[in-house]
Formats: sequence, structure tokens, C-alpha cells
Amino acid sequence: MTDLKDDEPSILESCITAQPSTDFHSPVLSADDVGSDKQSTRGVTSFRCNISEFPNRNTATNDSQGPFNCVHQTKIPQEIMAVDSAILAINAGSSSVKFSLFSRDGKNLLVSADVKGLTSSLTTLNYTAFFTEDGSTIEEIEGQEVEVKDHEDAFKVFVGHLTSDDREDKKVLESGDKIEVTCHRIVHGGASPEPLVINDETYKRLDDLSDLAPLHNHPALLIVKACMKVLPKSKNVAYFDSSFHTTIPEHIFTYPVDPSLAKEKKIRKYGFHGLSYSFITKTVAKHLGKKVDDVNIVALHLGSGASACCIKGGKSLDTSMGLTPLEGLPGGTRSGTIDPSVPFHLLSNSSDMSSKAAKELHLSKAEQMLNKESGWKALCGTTDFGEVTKKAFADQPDEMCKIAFDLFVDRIIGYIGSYYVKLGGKVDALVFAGGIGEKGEKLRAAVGKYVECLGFQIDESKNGKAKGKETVEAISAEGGEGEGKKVLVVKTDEQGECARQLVENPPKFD
Ligand SMILES: Nc1ncnc2c1ncn2[C@@H]1O[C@H](COP(=O)(O)OP(=O)(O)O)[C@@H](O)[C@H]1O
Ligand SMILES: CC(=O)OP(=O)(O)O
Ligand SMILES: [Mg+2]
Repeated sequence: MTDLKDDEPSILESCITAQPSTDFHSPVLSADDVGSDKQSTRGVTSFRCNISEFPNRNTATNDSQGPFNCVHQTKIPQEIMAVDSAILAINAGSSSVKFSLFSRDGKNLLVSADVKGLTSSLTTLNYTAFFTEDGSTIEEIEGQEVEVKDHEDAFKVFVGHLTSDDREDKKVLESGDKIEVTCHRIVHGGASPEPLVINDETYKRLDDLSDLAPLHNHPALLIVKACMKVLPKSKNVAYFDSSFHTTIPEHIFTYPVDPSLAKEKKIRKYGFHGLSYSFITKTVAKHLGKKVDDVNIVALHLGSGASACCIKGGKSLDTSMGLTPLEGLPGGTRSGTIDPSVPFHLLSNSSDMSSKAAKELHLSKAEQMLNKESGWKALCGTTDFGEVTKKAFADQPDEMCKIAFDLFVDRIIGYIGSYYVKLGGKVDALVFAGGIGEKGEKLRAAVGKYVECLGFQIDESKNGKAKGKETVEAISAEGGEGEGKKVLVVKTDEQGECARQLVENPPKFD
């Protein structure tokens, strides 16, 4: 484990908390606004987005062919430029950076983009800009190969494209100066459950947590730094993955280790993917016509990093990730939970500092190996679970890919079983989300076979059709024993969740 320094407790303690304020420029949407279908924005009426169905990414249909396609549609530059204040939300994942640009009131999604493949040799840009009036597409780029070496580069490519003067008629903003606030998904918030306005001090505190989220915090903070340079007019606010899990009870967040040391060093389960689980909880409650406080969900966020969450009465009761995002399910480059003795047997000098880790991180060789050189990368030589799946199901299956696929299913059903019991069998929905959960039809089907015994029944045809394009897709069979136990695919939206929280609970900037 990381050799936590003497001052570690303060690092994990609450950072400066953003206070709700009434003097913030934007009107805060009231509960009555929530759910309203028709919102007027600066004289432009939009039917697409409202705060309860916060605009999701990739909503435009893509009928383009080929990997480097741009589709240009009719646009009205004056009206597009009319959006003179915006929110940018940035989600630095382990294999991607996702971006959503919203109008300042959060009612219109202007741009949805991502740079994917940061853990592979091919990095690509997807970029869709929307016309606010009817949500039609102003500009669409799909799978354009970009030269990007890290998260910060990905941000620069995105902002470069967004603000480039070459495409005057496709710009949704006059300039980057129109971005009033940038929301950053920061994975580890330590003991800080509230969003934080980022300044020099809070930046440093969050960066001090980087060793506890080695694939996330530091890269995300480098984006914050780049943002401060490239978008100097924008304020920056951190939204934490860990915040959703502050409701986990003590006997679940406690590790059975020396309690005084654990207390001093704040060693406990924190849990991550919380922005996604918060979005999922609200979305599922709405879909089921229930109050958030009444829904029980077993949710699976399966992406480059994968986790499960047990949601009781709309709140996190347990989750599979822990002190760091390494615990629990395996991922693209992560081992997930293994016997803690394994690194000592695999490496002769496991607690020596890694020279391979980024120079800003203090990671042991064991942490480096388990975070960056394990998972699908170690077993199959690729970090892409889509490729693992393809090879596992090929006419001549790749043996290691088949093992990796089955291993993932095995670990996932372990959490489903555990969480089903924790919820006393009262589960409204089993939810699949994240890149693999949304697109991995075969993975869902394989998990589905095991969970039939709990009353969840997946309809094969619905499962085949669900591609993570809609906000919610029900894939459970209707009728039968599983009646009432839904299986849903939710296109999660961590950026939308950050922006929603910003609009609903504006921080005080001073
Ligand atoms: N069709 C597919 N089937 C299974 N997995 C897929 C498919 N398409 C993408 N994926 C997986 O989704 C992962 C990305 O998930 P995502 O949640 O976007 O990751 P992150 O946010 O961690 O960067 C990719 O690494 C890839 O393995
Ligand atoms: C917490 C985590 O693992 O996030 P991601 O899946 O985006 O890498
Ligand atoms: Mg992610």
C-alpha cells in the first residue's frame, strides 16, 4: 500500500466546501421546473432537455458511414451564437475524457464529445454539436483519429476544436470566454462530500489524494490546470465520485485492520462512480414512477473501471470499490480484488517505489502493477472489453479472452448475489451502465443466465436491441416469476449529473 505520510489525515479531511449561494447569476430551477418539457432559453424554445431528463450524451442519431465522417447540417449561426453563457462538464475516466457543454441554465445540451482509447494505441475523437431549437445536429465527427498522449492533451484537442475559428458557422459559442463554469468529475474527494470550488489550496488538497486514485485524480487535475490557462474566465468546481457513498454504514465502510491506525490515516471504504450512481438512481426512480427514496437498485457501472453498487431507498448502502478504485471488480488495467498476498508473491520487491508511475505519484511497484498492468490488459493484451468479448465468442475462441469474460461474469454475479441479500430480495431493478454495461450485449446475457434464479429475466430480443442510445432501455421479460424485478440498461451521464448539481445547488465563488 501507499506509504501514507504523517500529514495524511488532513489530506483526507474535508476540503473547503462550496457553499450554496443566492447571489449566483443563474436562476436555480425549482422543483416545479423539474420535468417540464418545454423550456424557453433566450428566445429559443427547446423541447429536448430539461433538468430531470438532463441532456445525455450522444443523443443524435448517427447515420454516417466510415470512421472519419463529418456530417454538416443546416444551421443558423446567429441563433447558435446566441448562447452567451455556458457550463462545461468534464469527466476524466481511466480510458477516456468525456465532455458536455450546456447552456448556463442547464436546459440545453450544446456539445457532447469524448476522446477515447487513452489506454490503447488508437485514440479517437467523437464530437457532436446540437442546435438548441430542435436538437438537430450542427456538426458531427465520429471516430476521428487524434494524436493524444494523455488526459490533458485530450482536453486541449476538445477545446481547440470547440473554439476553433476555422468553423465559424459551426461554433456553438463565440469564444471559450463564454464558459462561465467548468465542472470537473474528480474521483476521490477524501472526506469531502460537497462539491468544491477549485482554487490553489483546494487544488493542492485534491492532488494530495492522487495516490489514492492513481488513474484519476492527478490527470483530472492537470485538466483543471489547463482549463485555468485556456479558459481563464471560467470558474472551476470539483464534483466527487465518492460523495454518493457517504451513506454507507460504518460496519460496511470499515476494514478489519488496526482501528486506531485506520482512524488516524482515514483508511476506509470510500467508493467511486458515485456521480454515475446518483444519475442512475434518479433516472430509474423516474422510469419506475417511484420516489427516489423508495427505490432499491443493484447497479453495475461497467467501464474501464468497473463497480457494483447496492442502493437502498435511493442511497448507497454498499459499493465494490474501496479506499481506492482498485478494490472490487477487475477492469481494463486493474486487477480488482485479489488475495492481498498476491503482490508479495508475484514481485520480490513489491513495496519499493515504482519508477514507472507518473513522477507526481508515489506508488509502490505492487500498486503500479495492480492498477496499470493487470485486468484485461494482463490477461488478454487489450484494455478493450469489446475486443475481449469478440475474441471470446469467435468461431475459434481465444482461450484467455474466454477466461477473462467468464471471470468478469463470475465476479459480477458475486456482487449481485451479495447485494440482493443485503436488500432482503426487495430489488426494483438490476441496472447495467458504463461502456460495457451499455454496449456489452453478450456480457448482459451471460450475467442474465445466472440471475434468473433471483427472479430477473432478460428478454433476449430486447437485450439485443439495447445499445445504450436511450437514457433507459428495459430489457427484462414481461410477466412470469420476475414480475416487478426490472433489468434496465441506463445510458449514464456523469457530466450531466455534475451540471445538474451545479444548477440545482450553485456554489459560492469568492
Ligand atoms: N460493444 C462493446 N462491448 C463490450 N464492451 C465495450 C463495447 N464498446 C466499448 N466497450 C468497453 O467500454 C469501455 C469504456 O467504458 P467507459 O465507461 O466509457 O470507460 P471510462 O469512463 O472508464 O473511460 C471500453 O474500454 C470498452 O472496453
Ligand atoms: C472510478 C473509475 O474507475 O472510473 P472510470 O471507470 O471512469 O475509470
Ligand atoms: Mg468512466
